Amino acid sequence: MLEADGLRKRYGDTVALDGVSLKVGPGEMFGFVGANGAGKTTTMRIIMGVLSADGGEVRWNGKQAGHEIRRRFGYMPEERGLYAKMRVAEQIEYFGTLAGMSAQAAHRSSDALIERLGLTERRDDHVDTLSLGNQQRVQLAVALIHEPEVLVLDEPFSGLDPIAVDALAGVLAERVSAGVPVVFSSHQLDLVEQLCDSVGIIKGGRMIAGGTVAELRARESRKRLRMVVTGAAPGWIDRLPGEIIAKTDRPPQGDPAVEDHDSYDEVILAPSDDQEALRVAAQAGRVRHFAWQEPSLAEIFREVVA
Ligand SMILES: Nc1ncnc2c1ncn2[C@@H]1O[C@H](COP(=O)(O)OP(=O)(O)OP(=O)(O)O)[C@@H](O)[C@H]1O
Repeated sequence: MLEADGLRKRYGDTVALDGVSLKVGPGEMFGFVGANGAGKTTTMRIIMGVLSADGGEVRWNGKQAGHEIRRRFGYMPEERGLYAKMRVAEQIEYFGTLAGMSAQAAHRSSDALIERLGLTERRDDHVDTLSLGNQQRVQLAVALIHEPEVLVLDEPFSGLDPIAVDALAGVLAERVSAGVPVVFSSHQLDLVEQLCDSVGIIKGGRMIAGGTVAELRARESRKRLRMVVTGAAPGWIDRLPGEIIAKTDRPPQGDPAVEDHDSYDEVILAPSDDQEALRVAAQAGRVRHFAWQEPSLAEIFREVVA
C-alpha cells in the first residue's frame, strides 16, 4: 500500500499543499485530478522524494519512504527528462543501470519494453527526432525499466493520439494486474473514469473528494432523470417538479422511434418528486425514455470543485 499522509508544502506565501492524504493499494489504479495549480505535481514530487515536504509522510507498505524504498518506485515527471541526443535503447538501458540494474539485465528489460511499446523501429533514433507520442513511450519505458513496485506518472496521457493512449493504457493495465499501485494525474476525465479504480479530486492543496467513481456518483447531490417524450403539447415541461438541468426539442438524427410529425422533448431534470415527474410526462405525451442518469466524472468534478 502506498500512502501519503497529511502532506504540507508552501512556496513562500503560496500554500501548495494543505494536508494532502491518499492511499493506493496493490493493483489499484488511482486517478489524480484537479484544476491547474491544484497541487497534483507537488504531491507526486513529494511522493517521489524529488521535493521535500514541510510536513506529512510518505509510506510504502507501512514503512516511511526513504531513498532506498523510492529507488523501487517508477516515475514519469511532468517536465519529462530524457537526454535529447541519446538513442532510444541506449537511454532506456542507461536509466536501468542508474536504478541499480546490471548492464545485461537493463539490456534485456529494455528490449522487452521497446517491443511492448511499439518502439522497435525507433530503437536507434535520437530522442529529439521522435514524435511527442513516441517520446512519451520512451519516458514510460524509463519509468518501467527496473520493474518498479510503485508507479507515479504525471500527466502521462497529455498530448497523445488515441492509439498511443491505448498503448500506454495497455502497459499500465499489465502493471496493475501484476499488483503494482499506479498513481497518475490527468485532465482527461473520460480516460480517468475509464481506467481508474479510484479517484482523488484536489482543489487548492486539499483533497476535496475521493473514492471509486461509483462512490463519488452516490455522493453527488443532485440525482438526475433523463426523459424523452414525443407528441406532447407545448408547456408541459413547466409542470415538471424540480430543476430543469437541460432540455432540447431536437431529436437525434435518424432516430426511427421519432416520427416526423411528432414533437420531441428531451429533458434532464433534478426532480423534487420522481413519481410526479413520471405522471406529468405520461399525461403530456408518449414517454419513450425515463431513467436515472449517471453523471460522468467530468460532471461530478465540476460539481465538487465549484
Ligand atoms: N517552484 C514553485 N515555486 C513557487 N510556486 C510553485 C512552484 N511549484 C508549484 N507552485 C505553486 O504551487 C501550487 C500547486 O502547483 P502544482 O504544480 O502542484 O499544481 P498541479 O495540480 O500539478 O497543476 P497543473 O495541472 O497545472 O500541472 C500552484 O499554486 C503553483 O503555482
